[in-house]
Amino acid sequence: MSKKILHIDSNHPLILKEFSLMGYENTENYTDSKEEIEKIISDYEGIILRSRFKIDRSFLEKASKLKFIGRVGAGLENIDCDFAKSKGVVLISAPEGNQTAVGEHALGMLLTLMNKLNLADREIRSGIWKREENRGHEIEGKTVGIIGYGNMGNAFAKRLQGFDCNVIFYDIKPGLENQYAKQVSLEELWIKTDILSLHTPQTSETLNMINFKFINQFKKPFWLVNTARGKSVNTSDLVEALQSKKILGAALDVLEYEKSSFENMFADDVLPPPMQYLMKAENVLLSPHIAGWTIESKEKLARIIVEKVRNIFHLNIPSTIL
Ligand SMILES: O=C(O)[C@H](O)COP(=O)(O)O
Repeated sequence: MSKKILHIDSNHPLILKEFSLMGYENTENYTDSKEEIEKIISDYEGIILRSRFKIDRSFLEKASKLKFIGRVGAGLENIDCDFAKSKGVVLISAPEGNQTAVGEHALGMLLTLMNKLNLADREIRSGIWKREENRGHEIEGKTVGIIGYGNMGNAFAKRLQGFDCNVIFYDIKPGLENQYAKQVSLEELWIKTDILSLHTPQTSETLNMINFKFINQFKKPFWLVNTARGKSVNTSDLVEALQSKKILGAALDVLEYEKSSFENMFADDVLPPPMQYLMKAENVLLSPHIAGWTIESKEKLARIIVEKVRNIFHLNIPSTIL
């Protein structure tokens, strides 16, 4: 009898092809109804998903045959990982699959922000030709401070080689220093940073991390890049720091309030005031949570999930990473 996998999000087609070559029976169900998925999950050994649904305790209690969860992406905040592990369910994610995309996107946003390219482009299209006002800043000679030095932080630091800047990072885990960046204390990061880039997962420690108190620890005004998680930044405090020029500009791929929170996020009466400010501010660059979403990463993510399932369940090679 073939093993059954339930796919609840659409991914690169190779994922279906490769799993069926391994002898799995694939079911695709991309419904918006979590209840519908909960009703059928007890039939499946594997579930393949992204971040749409919360895989919480009550969901996992219904998943009586579940052996693995394949998260086609990096973040695991939608999954009750501790409970899954206690049930013997193997968690498989693929941060290696979108680290290049995130590293390149963070760098692209930083260069765009520091050189005011988004603003200059908008101006030219409306017939405005400003040169002096659109003088940019260089990365050369600046100190880039990274918080979170996993796959994404590393990918960003690697891409900064060649810019002749100083790259430092803070991470709660010791011993992560490598050829791309120097590990420092938070205090040293606060003193030296000119450009702050966040690469932390969403956890209770990183929730609301960039708030008024934290921002005021920095000794110099700085640019902020966030391609990690929106809820790590307190939007009201960010707005205040932008207004007081403590933060020189912000490039945000992720927002505290993302589209999923609103019927129509472009209507002013729906958005909270700090978000309305960000939407209009000239020194703010926004993208819709696409840092990890390239054509290439879509394929890499799918391939990595398949490889990990093959290693763990078919070749008995223990997985070193989730
Ligand atoms: O965690 C990730 O990999 C990214 O945030 C993208 O996740 P998504 O594809 O589930 O939106």
